[in-house]
Amino acid sequence: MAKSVSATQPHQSLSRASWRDYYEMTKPNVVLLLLLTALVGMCLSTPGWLPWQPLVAGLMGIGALSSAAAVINHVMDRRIDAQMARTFNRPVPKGKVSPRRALIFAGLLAAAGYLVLEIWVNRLTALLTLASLVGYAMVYTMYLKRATPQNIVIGGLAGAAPPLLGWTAITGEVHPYALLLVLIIFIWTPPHFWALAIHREKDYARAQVPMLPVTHGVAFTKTSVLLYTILLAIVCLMPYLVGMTGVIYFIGSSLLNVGFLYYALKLKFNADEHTAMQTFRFSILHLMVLFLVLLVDHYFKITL
Ligand code: HEM
Ligand SMILES: CC(C)=CCC/C(C)=C/CC/C(C)=C/COP(=O)(O)OP(=O)(O)O
Repeated sequence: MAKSVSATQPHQSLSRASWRDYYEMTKPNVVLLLLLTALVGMCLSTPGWLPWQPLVAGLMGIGALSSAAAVINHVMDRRIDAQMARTFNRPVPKGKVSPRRALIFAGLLAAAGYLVLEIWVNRLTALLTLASLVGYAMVYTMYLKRATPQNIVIGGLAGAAPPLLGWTAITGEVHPYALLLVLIIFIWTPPHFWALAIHREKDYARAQVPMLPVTHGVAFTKTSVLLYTILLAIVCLMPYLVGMTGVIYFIGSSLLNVGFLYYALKLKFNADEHTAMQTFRFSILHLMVLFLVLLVDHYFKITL
C-alpha cells in the first residue's frame, strides 16, 4: 500500500537477515521461468536425449548468474525500491541485508556460476551468460532504467537470452532457431512489463523512474502494449513458418496469442481497475505455456 512507503533512504538496522532474504533477492520466480526457457533451448537444439553434464551444469550456471544479476539489481536499485509500494519491503531497502553483504553474495553466485559454465559446459555459454548479467545488472539497472522510457525494450535482450544460452550449452554454436526464441521473449517483454507499469504508474512517478506511462502517459502505453502484442503474435508464427516447429506449436501458440490480444484490447478499449494486472499475470502464463508447448511439439512433432 502506497501509504506504507515512508522511507526514501534505506534503513540502517542490519539485524534480522535470514536465508529467506537472500533467497528473495535472487528473484526466484523470474529465474525459474528463465531456466524453463533455457531448458527448452537445450531440448530444441538436438533431436535426441540431452547429454546430462551440460544439461545439469548449464542450468546451474545460468541459474546462478541470473540470480547474481537479480541480487545486484536489488543493491543498485535500493534507493528507488525504498520509494515504491511494490518494493520498499525488500531486504536491502529495509536494512535487513547490507549492500556490501548482498554484493558479496552476488559475487559468490556469479563466480560459481561462471566457473561451472566454463569448466563443465563451454566458454561460449559462459561468456554469453556473463554478458547477459552485465546487460541486466549494469546496462539496464544502472543506466537505461534511469535514462530512457525505452529502458526495458533494450534491457529486455538480457532477459531474452536464456534460450540461446541453453542452445549453446548443448551445441557450442549460435543457431538461427535459437535467435528466433530470443526474438519471441524480446518482443514479449514490453507488453509484460508495461502492463505492470500502467498499474504502478504512481510508484514510478514518485521514484522518478522514466517508465513509459510516466513519460508518455497511460493511454500511449496501452497502445504500445497492444502494438507489441500484435507484433508478438506475428513473431510467434515464425517458428512454424520456417519449419522449426509443427502443428501442436501452431495451434498452442495461436490460442495463447488470441488470449494475450484479448487482454491487450481490453486494456486499451474497455479497462477496469484490474485489467492491467490481469494482463501482466497473463503475460507470465503466456510465456510459460508457450515454452511448454514448444517442448511438447519438439518431442511429439506433427507436420502437415
Ligand atoms: C527487462 C525485462 C523485464 C522487466 C523490466 C520485467 C519486469 C518485471 C517486474 C517489475 C516484475 C515485478 C513483479 C512484482 O514484484 O510484483 C516482474 C515479474 C515477473 N517477471 Fe518480468 N521483467 C522482465 C523480463 C522478464 C523475463 C525475461 C522473464 C522470464 C522469462 C520474466 C518473468 C517474470 C516473472 C515469472 C515474474 C513474476 C515474479 C513473481 O511473482 O515473483 N520477466 N517482471
Ligand atoms: C544472466 C541473465 C540471463 C541475466 C538476466 C537476469 C534477470 C533476473 C532478468 C529478469 C529481468 C527483470 C526481472 C527485470 C525487472 O527489473 P526491474 O528493476 O525493472 O524490476 P524491479 O523493480 O521488480 O526490481
